[in-house]
Amino acid sequence: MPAHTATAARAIDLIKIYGTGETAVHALDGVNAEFAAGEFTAIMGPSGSGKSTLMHCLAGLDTATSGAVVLGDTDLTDLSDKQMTQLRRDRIGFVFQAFNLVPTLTALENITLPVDIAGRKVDREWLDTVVTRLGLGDRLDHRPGELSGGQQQRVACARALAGRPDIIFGDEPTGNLDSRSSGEVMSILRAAVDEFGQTVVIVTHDPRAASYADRVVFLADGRIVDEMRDPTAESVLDRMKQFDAVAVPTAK
Ligand SMILES: Nc1ncnc2c1ncn2[C@@H]1O[C@H](COP(=O)(O)OP(=O)(O)OP(=O)(O)O)[C@@H](O)[C@H]1O
Repeated sequence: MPAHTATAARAIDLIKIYGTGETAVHALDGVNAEFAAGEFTAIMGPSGSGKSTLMHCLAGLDTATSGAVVLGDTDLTDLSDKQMTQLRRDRIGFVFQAFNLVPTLTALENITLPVDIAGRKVDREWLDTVVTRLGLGDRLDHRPGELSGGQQQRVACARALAGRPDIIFGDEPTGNLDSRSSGEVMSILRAAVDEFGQTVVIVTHDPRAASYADRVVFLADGRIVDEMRDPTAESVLDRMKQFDAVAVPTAK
């Protein structure tokens, strides 16, 4: 069995402040976190707790005010804009809430687009494996508008997997889906970890979605306040209720 000790991504003393002076918002207030390779992590927390900010910093879509993000052995702080673009293209896969597929391209063209843009050759065997595993074989000629939301998100998962990235980030990947399609998409991300050895980190509000992860990291007010291994929907929901209970007395 492969060792799960390698770290795919690391946040070190990460601080992100939006704005200045009186109106400054401390979106991340000193986050330290490690995401092990070959593991599936869900980031949860109340609205405004900094989940998206953390994910965007980890994925090189945003830069922190201070602290560092290290992907594998690469410190993102050291990279130029051009190197950052390359890193995102070559080493990171994304699955967004709004699918973000190109409407004029077929499912297959969408899936291979990042690899095509990178000027790399599509690994047909790997592509067949992914497409078959995701049940998209008979949908490859369809445009996104001809697919259901769940099918579109499966195409987005295939696109994220096609380039065999070091890490896949999902920002509310089930946020626009009904519970059945959510289950399908989460099963796919789970399989990406179990069968393909992928590393997956998602942000989610949904305890059922989080229950597919190996680990849940809880954020509140820009800090990591708790984490849970082998979560169930019930245990995650319980933990979230505790946060709400703590938050209520301080709310004005
Ligand atoms: N571009 C921005 N400019 C100013 N403040 C911002 C900006 N982006 C986020 N914030 C603030 O930073 C804090 C954290 O936001 P973030 O979107 O990371 O939270 P979140 O946990 O993902 O929230 P949600 O669950 O509602 O998506 C919030 O107070 C938010 O208002």
